[in-house]
Amino acid sequence: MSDQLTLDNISLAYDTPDGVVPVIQQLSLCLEQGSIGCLLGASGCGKTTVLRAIAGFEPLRAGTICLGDTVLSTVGQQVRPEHRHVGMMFQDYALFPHLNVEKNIAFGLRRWDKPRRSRRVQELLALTGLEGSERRYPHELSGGQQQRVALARALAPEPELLLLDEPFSNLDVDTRERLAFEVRDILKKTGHTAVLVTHNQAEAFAIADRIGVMQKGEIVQWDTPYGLHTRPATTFVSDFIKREALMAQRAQAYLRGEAHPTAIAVGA
Ligand SMILES: Nc1ncnc2c1ncn2[C@@H]1O[C@H](COP(=O)(O)OP(=O)(O)OP(=O)(O)O)[C@@H](O)[C@H]1O
Repeated sequence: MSDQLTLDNISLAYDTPDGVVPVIQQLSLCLEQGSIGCLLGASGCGKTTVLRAIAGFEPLRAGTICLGDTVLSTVGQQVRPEHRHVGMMFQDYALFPHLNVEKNIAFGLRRWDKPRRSRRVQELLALTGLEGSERRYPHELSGGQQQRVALARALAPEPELLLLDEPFSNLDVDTRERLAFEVRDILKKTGHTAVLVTHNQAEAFAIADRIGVMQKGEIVQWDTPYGLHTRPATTFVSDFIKREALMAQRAQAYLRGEAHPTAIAVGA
């Protein structure tokens, strides 16, 4: 399969009153067409900055970002965000509160003729299990339903790449895991290539084909979920994976009434 998304030695930095602050140093990754990649790491390691660069909101200080054969970003040159064929989905849903479900989904299709637009909206309602909710408004929906509308809206214009920034973090734990699996199924059905960023390991493992574990602006290992578990490249990766598994076990033990609450904080 061909590589759809390629980040080749990209570096990113922010201009601040104290000078230029480097955030990402020479980061590379390749994602095959139809694959779901995930950047996983602690808060502040630079996940969102990479996602924003792919979307076209952050200029590169070095390197290149390509989608298929198209160069999206290189130093001093950028395809504008609206011309990238990239869809986005965020944790806060970002739905338009004054538009019903149908109109939210159709928002990016204003230039399509009406019959084509209606067909596409019906397809997406079916794909995301939202049939019957066309006339409802965002405030009448659960968090999980709102996130499905956000996914349908992001997929509606048939983007070549979908970017998901902590899309499930506003949901309760059960909904989050269920929706992560559902979103994976939907993306596999449509064949979309996608990049997710999260600090939540369960979410990353539920949805991704490839995971990049990040530490201080670098990907320390870019591998399958199985590879990360069985062949962690560094002690940082193995500790990171083990610590999250331990935390999940402790949280479940606590919920079953078997552990003291302070035990959950250990290893955080
Ligand atoms: N506009 C900005 N100006 C200056 N520094 C910034 C800006 N945006 C982010 N940073 C800094 O860049 C670093 C990486 O931030 P980024 O948001 O990419 O991390 P993250 O891994 O996505 O974190 P989180 O999971 O908390 O969202 C952080 O140290 C952050 O403080």
